[in-house]
Amino acid sequence: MQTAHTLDVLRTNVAKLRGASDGRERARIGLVPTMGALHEGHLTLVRRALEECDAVAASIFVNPTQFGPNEDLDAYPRQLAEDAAMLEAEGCALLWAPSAEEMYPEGFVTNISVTGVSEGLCGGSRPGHFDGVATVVNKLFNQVQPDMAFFGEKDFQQLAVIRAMARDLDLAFPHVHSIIGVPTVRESDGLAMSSRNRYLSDANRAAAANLPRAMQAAIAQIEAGAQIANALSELEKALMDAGFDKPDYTVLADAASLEPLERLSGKPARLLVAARIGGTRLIDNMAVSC
Ligand SMILES: Nc1ncnc2c1ncn2[C@@H]1O[C@H](COP(=O)(O)OP(=O)(O)OP(=O)(O)O)[C@@H](O)[C@H]1O
Ligand SMILES: CC(C)(CO)[C@@H](O)C(=O)[O-]
Ligand code: BAL
Repeated sequence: MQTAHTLDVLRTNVAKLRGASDGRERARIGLVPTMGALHEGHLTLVRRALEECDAVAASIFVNPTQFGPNEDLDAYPRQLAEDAAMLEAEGCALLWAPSAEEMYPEGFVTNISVTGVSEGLCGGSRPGHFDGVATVVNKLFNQVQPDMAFFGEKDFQQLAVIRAMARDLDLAFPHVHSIIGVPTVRESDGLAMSSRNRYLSDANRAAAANLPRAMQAAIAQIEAGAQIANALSELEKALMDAGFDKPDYTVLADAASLEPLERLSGKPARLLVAARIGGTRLIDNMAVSC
C-alpha cells in the first residue's frame, strides 16, 4: 500500500493505480473516506469497495471544519500507523492522509452548504457540521476522482447530504448510484460500531447497548400501529432510565427526504436517534417497515 501525505504524491499514485489493472485500460477506483481510528465498520466499507472496484483508496483526515468549537477535535483518536497496517492487511492500495495545511492552505475561502436534508437532526444539534462534511468530501472526490465512494449508513444523514451534493453539483463520476451506502456494522450486543465508543467507561459502554434495544422496541410499537409521538416519548424515557442525557433527537423520518413523519406514509421510513451518555454523543438509525 502506498501512503500519500501531499497532493502531488496522491496524484502520482492515483495515476499509477488507474493504469495498472490486469491489462484493463482503466482501473476502477473505490474511495473510502474516514477520520481514522478504524474498526470493523470501516473495514467492511473497504471490503465492499474491493468487491465493486479494481483498487481501493482510503482517506484518513480528522477534518477540523466539521467539528464545533466545543466538540472533540483535539480528543479525537489518532493512530495512523495502526490504521495503515489494518488497511494494508485488507488489500487497500492507497492511503491518502493529508495534513490540515495540505487540505486547507492559507487563503482557503470556499464552503459547500447543502440545504434541506442537512437541516434538523445532527444538522440541528451540530451547526455547520454538514458544511464541513460536504466541503471536505467534495475535495476528496476531486482529489482522488474515484469511480465509486463508500459511506456507512450509521451516518445516515451524512450519506443523504453527500448524495444531494454529488447530484446537485454534477460531480464528474456519479450518478447517485456511485455513492454506495453500506449497512451499519454492530457489536455483538447491538451497539453500532463507532470510533467514539472508545470514549465510553465500562459502565457506560454496557448501558449504551440500551440505545439499539430501545430503538428496536420503539420500532416494534410503531409497526404494530402505536402513535408515533407516544413511541418516541417512551424511547426517550427508556434512554434516560438507562443513563443517557435527554436525547438531542428521537425522530421518525422519511428515509429519502429526512422530513419528520407523524404517521407512516407507505414510503420507507427511518428511526434516527442521537443521545449522549457520560459526555459521549452516540448516533444510530434503523429502518421502519411502512
Ligand atoms: N458501524 C459502522 N458501520 C458501517 N459504517 C460505519 C460504521 N461506523 C462508521 N462507518 C462509516 O465509516 C466512514 C468513516 O466514519 P468515521 O471515520 O467518522 O467513523 P465513526 O466510527 O463513525 O466515527 P465517529 O465516532 O467519529 O462518528 C463513514 O462513512 C461512516 O458512516
Ligand atoms: C465523511 C468524513 C470522512 C468527512 O470528514 C467523515 O464525516 C466521516 O468519517 O464520516
Ligand atoms: N462520523 C461522522 C463524523 C463526525 O461525527 O464528525
